[in-house]
Amino acid sequence: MTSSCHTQNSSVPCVLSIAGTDPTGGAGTAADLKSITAAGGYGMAVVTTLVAQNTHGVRDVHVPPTEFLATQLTAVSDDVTLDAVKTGMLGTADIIATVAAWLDQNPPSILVVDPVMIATSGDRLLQPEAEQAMVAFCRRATVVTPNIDELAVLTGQPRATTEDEALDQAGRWSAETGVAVVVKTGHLDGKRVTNTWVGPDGTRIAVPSTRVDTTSTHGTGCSLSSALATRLGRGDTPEAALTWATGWLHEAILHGAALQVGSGHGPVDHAHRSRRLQAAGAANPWLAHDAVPPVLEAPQDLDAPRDPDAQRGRTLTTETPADVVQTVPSVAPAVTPVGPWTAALWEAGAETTAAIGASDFVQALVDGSLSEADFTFYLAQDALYLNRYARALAALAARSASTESQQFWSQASTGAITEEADLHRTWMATRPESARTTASPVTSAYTDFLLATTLGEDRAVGVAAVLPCFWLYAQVGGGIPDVPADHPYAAWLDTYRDPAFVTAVQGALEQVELELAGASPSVRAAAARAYLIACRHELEFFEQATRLEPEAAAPPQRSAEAAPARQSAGESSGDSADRATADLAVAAR
Ligand SMILES: Nc1ncnc2c1ncn2[C@@H]1O[C@H](COP(=O)(O)OP(=O)(O)O)[C@@H](O)[C@H]1O
Ligand SMILES: Cc1ncc(COP(=O)(O)OP(=O)(O)O)c(N)n1
Repeated sequence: MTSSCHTQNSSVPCVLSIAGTDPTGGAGTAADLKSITAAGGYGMAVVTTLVAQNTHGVRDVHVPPTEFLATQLTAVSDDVTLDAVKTGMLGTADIIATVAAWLDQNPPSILVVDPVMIATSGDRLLQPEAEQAMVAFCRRATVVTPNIDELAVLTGQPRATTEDEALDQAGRWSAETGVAVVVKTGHLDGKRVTNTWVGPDGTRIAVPSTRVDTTSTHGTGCSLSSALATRLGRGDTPEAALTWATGWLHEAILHGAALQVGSGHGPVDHAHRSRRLQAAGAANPWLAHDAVPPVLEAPQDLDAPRDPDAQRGRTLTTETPADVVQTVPSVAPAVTPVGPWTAALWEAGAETTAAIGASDFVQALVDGSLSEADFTFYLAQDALYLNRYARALAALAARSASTESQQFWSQASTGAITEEADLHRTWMATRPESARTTASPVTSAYTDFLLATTLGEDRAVGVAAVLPCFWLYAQVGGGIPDVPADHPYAAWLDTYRDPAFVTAVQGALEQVELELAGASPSVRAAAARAYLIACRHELEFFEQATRLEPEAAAPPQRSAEAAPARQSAGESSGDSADRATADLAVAAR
């Protein structure tokens, strides 16, 4: 009698990894458990082989008796209902036969097979005489995740040298076996790495990502297949599951080197996403109460050395991931300050400005690898933001002390609404669902802050609060030397590099310089605080698309009775896997 390993209706799928070990934690069961956890599952592991390895390669492999493997497997299945199973290193024909026999008795609704054969280090992880047993084993899967070399063995074809060749090989094999294939181009050259779900009916779902120039790729295949199994086990469609797994792994690879684990091919940072989200959810105030002195008599007071606590208060909160804080160099302004007060503001906000430039979102926007879905979300929020920003600028126009200031803020307000209309006319018009979006918590917090400040605080405070939107966008736009014509977001980037926009930024800087020069010392301090808070709102605004969770999938369907019912008398596990594949193929369409 099996029972669920979690509460009823929980959307936490129970996922079993059947794989070898890596004592340095980058590959095998260790990587699988970290990936399953990161993907939102409850991870379990049955060990096939004990591998003495590190980031330089494999030293030795110990294979425990297969009787013990069988005992481990039944210990799990006698007690726990599984939502997905992932297999990794199986090592020998005997192990493959033992796992296959267990699967016959306990067919899972999702079986992801990573046909591990040879590690990137060149070490063999599957005995040569077991290759054909692995090829046959793959036919049981819902989906297999071979690298380019493993795909060649699987299909009996020469190693593919292009993505198209690999897709053709996978397509033919999938049509013949009824098993889906994820074609991974990590082992090919090219600026992009694409994972493509190839279904038996010819379905192709391509999920591209930018190739990261790093040696921290140990265990990427294990991690991708475990995350995929978890998202499928959770009820995601193949497209949603592969998109999530690819995006999450990309972030993990990007930040793997910062872990500094080992001196060879290091592991990926499986937990980077969860640490980033944890930092984003921290309730710490963004500024310490003494980050800005209570009065600013002169511009240098803003930059004067303060006690260490106050200095800490100006960092991006102590919970910000260490590698974000440590790798931000101070940046030269793309639009130079127009006087001592704006120069002091730039210095005071330098850390946040640098963090914006270094953020994964802005980097992906600038290099063009940002997914269309994330850009569309960002743009829809930007349109909502601009509508309210225009009102804040109009409030400043209404409160202006001179005709020149009134003209400047009125024109800026009109410009913001025109920009919003342009966004709707172009990108969003072809994506009607984005026009139905409402303001996110981040967008609302920012615009509420701007409206409250421009309407309710001293005018100088309001003027300082609206400055980052001008200045920091010019910074992002001006940070790119050239935008190639085929860049997917060229139109957006060009807007913020446009000389007319740079002139508007200079106008805003002049207004801030004027207001701060004429304000009282305590109002100047409040203005500096407002500027720094608005800089932080800008960072949050950019980053918010990287915190989007796809819509929750249906909780996995399972019950104590469900497991045996999956294999009725006489039904082969192959049939069961075919049905699961067919279900997935339907979901993919
Ligand atoms: N340098 C890289 N940059 C970005 N993504 C990568 C990189 N290397 C691997 N990946 C990701 O890891 C996945 C698995 O890597 P790959 O090297 O193709 O397989 P394996 O680890 O099984 O040999 C790829 O499909 C891709 O999503
Ligand atoms: C125990 C164990 N299983 C699998 C691998 C290979 O890992 P993989 O994810 O295919 O990535 P590389 O390390 O080969 O890049 C392993 N090393 N150990």
